[in-house]
Amino acid sequence: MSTKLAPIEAAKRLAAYSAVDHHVHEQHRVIGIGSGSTVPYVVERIVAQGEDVNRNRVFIPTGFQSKNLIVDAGLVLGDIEQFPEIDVTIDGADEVDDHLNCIKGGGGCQYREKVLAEAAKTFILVADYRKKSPALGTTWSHGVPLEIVPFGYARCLRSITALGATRAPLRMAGAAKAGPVVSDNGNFIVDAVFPDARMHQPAELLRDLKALTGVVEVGLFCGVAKAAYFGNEDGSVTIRHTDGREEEVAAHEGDAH
Ligand SMILES: O=C(CO)[C@H](O)[C@H](O)COP(=O)(O)O
Repeated sequence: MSTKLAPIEAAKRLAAYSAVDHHVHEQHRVIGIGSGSTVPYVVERIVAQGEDVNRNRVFIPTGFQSKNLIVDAGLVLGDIEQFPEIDVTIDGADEVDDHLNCIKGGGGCQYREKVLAEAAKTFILVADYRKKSPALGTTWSHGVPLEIVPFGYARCLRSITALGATRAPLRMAGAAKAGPVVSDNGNFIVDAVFPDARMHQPAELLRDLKALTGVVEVGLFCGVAKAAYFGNEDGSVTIRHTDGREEEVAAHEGDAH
């Protein structure tokens, strides 16, 4: 029997379980594990597939958090340099639009997340219903997370503003540490807020941001995901496909809800 969770947690678990059931098959040997608070449920469901199947697999993390998840679950840890081709990567998202463009990087891991998304034959998003949106910038108002090189950051912030950002602050660490958040790659994170007109053309905005000196990666993922799984409050899961088609599946008896 599954543990009773708060509604949002239950929705995350539903999405994660359903995505694993649909996309992590026995023959898959190299699996990418994303970051955030939904991904632990992905790992939980993969572990439930059993030791026999998992001992023949290797798991590639998107950062410090997912590395620990893999190790703590007793799964085999691998490195993207050893396994530059991944069968399937499952990751969370901060907002997903009708075409499966998404904002990622709420946890500051967008560079490694994008590497693992692009390395995967199949890249799947998992989230609760709050992340589902018609257009980027609608439900996620914190801006586009960017990873930038510390050297010359003030110059880089000006360039971001010149592209139309209304705000582009460095993400600060808060009470736990004085100063900026530093990514797993030793870089700074910027949360750049753009007007709707720019957010509604995410591929164009991504291209313009990537062209700036100092920008390592942009938390806009366009045309990468194959499907997005959203856990709903009523215990169902909405699966959104690249062509905008949506289907609803009920949670299985005794599953995540
Ligand atoms: O992109 C990410 C981290 O960089 C996360 O996947 C994203 O923030 C979603 O996290 P959560 O599952 O906690 O909502």
